Amino acid sequence: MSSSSVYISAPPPLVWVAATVVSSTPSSATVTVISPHPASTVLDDSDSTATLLQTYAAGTTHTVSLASYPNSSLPLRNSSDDGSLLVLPDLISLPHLHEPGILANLSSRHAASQPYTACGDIVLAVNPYQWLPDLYSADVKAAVNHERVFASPSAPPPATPSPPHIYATSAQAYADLLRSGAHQSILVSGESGAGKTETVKLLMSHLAEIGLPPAASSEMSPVVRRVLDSNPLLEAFGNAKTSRNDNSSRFGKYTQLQFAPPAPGGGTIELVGSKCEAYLLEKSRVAGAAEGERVYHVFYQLLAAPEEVKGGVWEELKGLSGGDFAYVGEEGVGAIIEGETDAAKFERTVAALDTLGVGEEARRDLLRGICTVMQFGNVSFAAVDDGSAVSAPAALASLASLLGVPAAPLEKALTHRTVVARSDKYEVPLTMDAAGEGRDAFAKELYQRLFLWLVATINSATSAPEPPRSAPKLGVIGLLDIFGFESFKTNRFEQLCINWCNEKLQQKFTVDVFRSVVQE
Ligand SMILES: Nc1ncnc2c1ncn2[C@@H]1O[C@H](COP(=O)(O)OP(=O)(O)OP(=O)(O)O)[C@@H](O)[C@H]1O
Repeated sequence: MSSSSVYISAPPPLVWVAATVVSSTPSSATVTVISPHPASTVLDDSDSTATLLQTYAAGTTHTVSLASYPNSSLPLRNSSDDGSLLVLPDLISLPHLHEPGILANLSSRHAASQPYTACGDIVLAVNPYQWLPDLYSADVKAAVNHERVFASPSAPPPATPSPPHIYATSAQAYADLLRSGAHQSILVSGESGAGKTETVKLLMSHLAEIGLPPAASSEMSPVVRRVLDSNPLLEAFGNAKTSRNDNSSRFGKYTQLQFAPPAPGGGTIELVGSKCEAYLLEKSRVAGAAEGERVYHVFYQLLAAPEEVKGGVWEELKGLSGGDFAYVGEEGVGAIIEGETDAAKFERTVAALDTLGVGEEARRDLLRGICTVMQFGNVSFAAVDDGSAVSAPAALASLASLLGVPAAPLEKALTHRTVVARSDKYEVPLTMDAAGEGRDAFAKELYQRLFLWLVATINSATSAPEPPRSAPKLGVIGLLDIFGFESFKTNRFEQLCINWCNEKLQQKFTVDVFRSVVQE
C-alpha cells in the first residue's frame, strides 16, 4: 500500500480525509494528510470541527489501525495521472467506487457549480442553494432535447454528450413515452432540504415545453399555466418553514402529467393536463410549530394581506397578527421565505387561485376556513367540578360565528364526548386537557379537509378529460415528490410515517436496481 493515495476516516463532522500512505504493516498504516480536499470540507463552524481540522491539517502524519476498514485496507483515492483528484461526470466510470470516492467526486463537482452527476441512468443532485441560470438555459434544454428526443435512435452518439442533468431524466421519460406509449415515472428522493420540490418543478416545466415548437414555448398555454400555477398554491397550503428547510413540503405529492396521444405519423406529444394525489399531510403542524419553525405558510400570508382584504374575509381579522392566534404566534411573522415576503406570496396565492378558476366567493370561503382553524386555537378551557368549560367566551363566540353555529352547543361539543351504549347515548364531560386535545383534533381535521378540497379543485381545473374508449389513451409521466427523511429534536408520529415511507421507497429502488442488473 506504500505511497498510494487513500482516505482515512476521522470522527464526524470531518468524515473522510485524503492522505498518502507513507508505510504500512498488515494491521496499520502511517499516512500523511493531503490538503485541501473536498471530502474533508468543514461541515460546521463549531470548536470541535476547528480542533479536528487542526489535527488533520495538511502534512500531518497519522498512524491508523486497519481493523475498522472493510477488508482491512484503506479506501483508495481516485487519482489522475498527475496525482490530482480524478473527477468524472458519471460515478460508474470511477475506478474506485466507495463512500469517500463518491463524496469527493460529488463535492468537487458541486464546488465547480456542477450540481448534477450521473450514476448510470440516475441523476444525483447536490443542492446548489443558489440559482445557476446557465444551468437551466434554453440552450441546455435544446441540447438535451435534441440528444434524447429528436435525434434519430439510429444516429451515432454525439462526440461530446451533454453533461449530467435532471433535464436528461425528463427528456428520456418523454422520449420513452413518445416512442413506446408506456407510462413513465420519475422518483425524486432525498433528505429534507435536498431540493426535491425544486427539482420536480424544473422537471415539470421542462416536460411541459418539450413538445412545443421553439417559438411557442415563450408563450405559455392556459393548460401549462394552470399546471405550473398549482405548485405555488399547494406550497402555500402544504409547505412550512422547518429547522431544515424554509419551504419544506409537509405532504407527499404524486403528480401525473397527462400528454395527448401522438398524432398519426409521430412528431411530439403535448401536455394537456395534470392530476395530483396528496399523501400524509402533517396535521400536527396546524396546531403550532416547534421553536424556530412555522405553521403552514398560508396562515402568515393571510395575516400579511392588506387590511381591507382581511376584513373582506372576516371582519374581526382586521388589525390582527400572528401573536393574536395561539396556533400561529409572533415567531415567524415577517420571515422572508425564498426571497419573498408573506404579503407578496399572498398575492401569488390569490393569483394562482384565480388561474385555477377559484372564484371570489369560493376564495373567501377557503380563507374563512383558515380563519376558523386559527380561531379554534384561541378557545381555551378551565377545569370545573365535573369536567371542563370554555374560559374564553369571546373567542368561542367568534369561532361560533365563523362556523355559523350557536355558541352553546359548540361549547357542549368541545367539552363533552358522546358515548353510545346499545340504544342509549350519554354525554361524558371531558377533562380540561382532553377538551384541548379534542379542539386541536377538530382544527387539524378541518384544515386537512380544506387542503383536500383545494387538491380536488386544482385537479378539476387541470385534469384533461379522458378520451372516449375507442380513442388512444392519454400518456402519463408521474413525478413523485415526497417529504425527505428527517430527524428533529422531537420526532412525532409524522416523522415515523415519513421516514418509514422513505425507507420503503429506498428499498423498492434497491430491489429494482438489483433486478435490472440481474436481468442484464
Ligand atoms: N436547483 C436548485 N437551484 C437553486 N436552489 C435550489 C435548487 N434546489 C433547491 N434549492 C434551494 O433549496 C431549498 C430547499 O429545496 P426543496 O424545498 O426543493 O427541498 P426538499 O428536498 O423538497 O425538502 P423537503 O423534503 O423539506 O420538502 C429551496 O427552497 C431552494 O432555496
